[in-house]
Amino acid sequence: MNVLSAARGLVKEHGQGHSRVRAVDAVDLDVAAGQMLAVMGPSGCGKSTLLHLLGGLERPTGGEVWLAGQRIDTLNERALARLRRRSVGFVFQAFHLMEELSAAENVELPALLAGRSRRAARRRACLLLDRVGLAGRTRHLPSELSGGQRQRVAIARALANEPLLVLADEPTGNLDTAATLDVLRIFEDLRAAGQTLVIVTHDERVAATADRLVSMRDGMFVDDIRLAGSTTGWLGGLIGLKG
Ligand SMILES: Nc1ncnc2c1ncn2[C@@H]1O[C@H](COP(=O)(O)OP(=O)(O)OP(=O)(O)O)[C@@H](O)[C@H]1O
Repeated sequence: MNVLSAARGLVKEHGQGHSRVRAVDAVDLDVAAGQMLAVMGPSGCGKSTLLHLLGGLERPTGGEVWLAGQRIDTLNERALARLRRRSVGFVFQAFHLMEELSAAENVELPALLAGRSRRAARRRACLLLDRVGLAGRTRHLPSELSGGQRQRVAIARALANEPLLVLADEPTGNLDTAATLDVLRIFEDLRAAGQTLVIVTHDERVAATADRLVSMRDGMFVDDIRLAGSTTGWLGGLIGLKG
C-alpha cells in the first residue's frame, strides 16, 4: 500500500488540569494514496481534532504524523505553514470564504500565496470553478451565493494548489439535500481522479461515497470497514440511495 497520510500512537489533549480532555487517544492510521476515508462518530469523540492533526493545523501531544513520507509534527511553524499551503486542502462546515472577495478571487488566493503568478492563479481558479459547476459565478461575492455554491467555491479553493491530501470537516453539515448531493458528486469525481480525501461527517450519504469508514468513540477507532466506494454500493443500498 502506498501510504499518503499516517498517524502513529497519535495523542492530543486539550485544556489543563481538571478540564483536560484526551480528544485523540493513541490512534494509528494509514490512509492510502487515492483513498477516500470517512470518519464518523458521536459529537465530541475527536473527529475534528484528528483531522486538524493530520493536516498540521494542530500539533499532537504525543505520537507522530506523516504526510507523503515526511514526518510533519516535528516541523517548525514556517515549514508547517508552507506544507499546509502547498500540500493540504481544507474544507470546513462553515465554508470560511473571504466575504469581500469574489468566488474567483477566493480560489486564486491559495495559489497566489504559494507564489504562482496572478495569471496562472486566475486560470486555475476558472478551471476549478468550472469543475465544480460554477463557471457562471466567478465574479459573485460569497453573500451572493447559496450555501451549496459557497461550499463548492470552498472545495475549488481547497484544490487550488493541487494538494496531496484534501481534508473536509462536515462539508455538508450546513447544506440541504440538493446541495449535499452536488457536493457528493464532486467528491465522487475527485475520488475517481485519484484524490486522497479524509472526510469527517455525520451524514451516512457522505460516508457511503467513501471506500473506507472508520468510527471513533472517545478519541479511539472502534471500527474500520471497507466500503464498495460508491453510493450504489452496499451501504448506499442500505440507506436507500440511488446512483
Ligand atoms: N481547543 C480546545 N480546547 C479544549 N477542548 C477542546 C478543544 N477542541 C476540542 N476540544 C475537546 O476535545 C474533544 C474532541 O473534540 P472534537 O471537536 O475533535 O470532536 P468532534 O468529534 O469533531 O465533535 P463534533 O462532531 O461535535 O464536531 C471534545 O471533548 C472537545 O470539547
